[in-house]
Amino acid sequence: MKLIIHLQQVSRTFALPEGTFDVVKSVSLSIERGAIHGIIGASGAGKSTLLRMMNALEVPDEGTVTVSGQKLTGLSETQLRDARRSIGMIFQHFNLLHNRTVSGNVAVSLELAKMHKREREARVQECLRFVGLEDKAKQYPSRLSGGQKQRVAIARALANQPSVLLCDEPTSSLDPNTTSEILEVLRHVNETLGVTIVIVTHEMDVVRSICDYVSVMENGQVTDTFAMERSSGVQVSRTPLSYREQLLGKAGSERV
Ligand SMILES: Nc1ncnc2c1ncn2[C@@H]1O[C@H](COP(=O)(O)OP(=O)(O)OP(=O)(O)O)[C@@H](O)[C@H]1O
Repeated sequence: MKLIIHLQQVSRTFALPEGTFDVVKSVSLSIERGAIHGIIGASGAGKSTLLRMMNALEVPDEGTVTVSGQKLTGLSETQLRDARRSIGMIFQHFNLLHNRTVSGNVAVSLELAKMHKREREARVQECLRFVGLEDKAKQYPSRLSGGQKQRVAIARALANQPSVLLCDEPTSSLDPNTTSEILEVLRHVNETLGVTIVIVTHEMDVVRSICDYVSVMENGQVTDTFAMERSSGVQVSRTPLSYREQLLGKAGSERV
């Protein structure tokens, strides 16, 4: 098994007026290269904080983060900027720049990397074609639907040809049909470009439809990690079940 991301005993504590709060508590987690790996758990479990450690948007107080063989913990700001080029990220609320067109948004990281204009324009077009939005290049984000905005965000994340795509609740603002469309795009990214995807979600259906592996987070700790069996169907529980039981359809549940 080839690992692309390795978190080793990472911890993060936030200082709050009422005292300290341990958001991530000594978590060790490995992500397999080429996989789609979900992180599921209740609100406040620490999922986003853990994900943000994978591109050093959040720096652990303790422990190490290694991505593509490079230890992110301990890098200088310049070295981090370089390392982040191979790690794309998308968010629940898309985080697009509203004063830039769709192609302007996709071009941002290429401009920062000082890519030549002609090459940049070709790359932007290629990324927009990949997500099916070539015809929206000159539009502004405010004219787009939620699903289209998330496609632009995916195109922007792909511009630098990343090896990893981090997704923080990418479908939580979208309706079920649009959610399926975006999950299809993510699957396409994974299968055709070989990009490893880590996806934080609280939606069990997201995990069921695209994840190869899933880790469960509770109170700042990863309490379970397991491989998904594809097409496990919709489950109805009679008694409270663990995430593993609900996702894999073990004892105490029935198919509908
Ligand atoms: N910079 C910060 N300062 C203080 N507290 C923070 C900070 N970032 C996150 N937290 C707190 O840490 C807890 C865990 O946050 P995190 O966003 O990682 O959880 P989550 O599992 O992703 O939950 P959600 O699904 O609600 O985003 C939350 O209670 C949040 O308020």
